Amino acid sequence: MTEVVLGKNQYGKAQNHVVRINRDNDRHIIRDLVVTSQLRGDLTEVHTKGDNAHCVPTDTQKNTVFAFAQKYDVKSPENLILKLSDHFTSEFDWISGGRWAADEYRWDRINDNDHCFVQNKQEVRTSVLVTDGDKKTVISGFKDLTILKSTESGFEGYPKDQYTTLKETTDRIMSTDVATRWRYNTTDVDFDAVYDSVKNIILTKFTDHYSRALQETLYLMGKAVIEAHPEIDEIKFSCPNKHHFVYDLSFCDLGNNNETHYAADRPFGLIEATVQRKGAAEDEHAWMGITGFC
Ligand SMILES: O=c1[nH]c(=O)c2[nH]c(=O)[nH]c2[nH]1
Repeated sequence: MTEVVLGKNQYGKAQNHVVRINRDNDRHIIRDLVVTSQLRGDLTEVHTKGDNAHCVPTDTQKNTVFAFAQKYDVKSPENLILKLSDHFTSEFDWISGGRWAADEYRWDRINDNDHCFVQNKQEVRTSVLVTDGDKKTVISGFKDLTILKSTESGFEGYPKDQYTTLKETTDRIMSTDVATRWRYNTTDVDFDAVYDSVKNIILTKFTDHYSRALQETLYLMGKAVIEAHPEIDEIKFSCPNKHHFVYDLSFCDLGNNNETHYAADRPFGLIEATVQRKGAAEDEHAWMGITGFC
């Protein structure tokens, strides 16, 4: 007789798109979030017996997301998901934890107008909270921050074999779409302020050195973040190396001194790395559910 048991599980409503306008003053504030709520706990009989007594509907989870955005405002994505976690784990005894994620789409004011905005395509802010009993782990980050340096980047000294055609260079374009996530070791954080600081450190680091490889630049970015922020133990990056090839224009007798490039969309290098505070505890459980490297 084959025995079967239920393994790890979680469930909820994905991608609730909440646009919250704070109208406390004439100068409105917009926060635009896509929030996923998933519950974990004693849910065995929901799966194995068709007994829904413990099955807080995904519809209720959706309503709670919108209700909390209204009730508590959106101080930061992390504050909202921390509130959701506290609510579900205290309201329902059999819910011992869960996973909540909020991606934030950013808006800029049009001409400093009080209530008209243009979507800022710079980056999408991400946040994930994993609750396990009393332990709460917040992982924040962003994706799709496209940056480029038109010099101060090279690639040399790599091994060569019969398949190597790449020429060494000390002057090339380096460009990437930064995706990064960092793990906090506390929830006692001014999340908006740290977010702005981490983004600023990453951007500033990108500008301040000659890059010998994208790997070196990612490591320097991560190191600077960990050094500046004791509340962060770990940061991960997943960054495409978006190749820009100097276009050979000799066919029409034109020179090209690293000026005109062909920007290839694929294939691209994919450089991924974690930078950690030495000696800090790892937390594999918190990273579970994040698709891809980060
Ligand atoms: O910054 C780089 N890292 C690499 O690993 C690599 N490989 C490659 O072909 N070009 C580059 N550039």
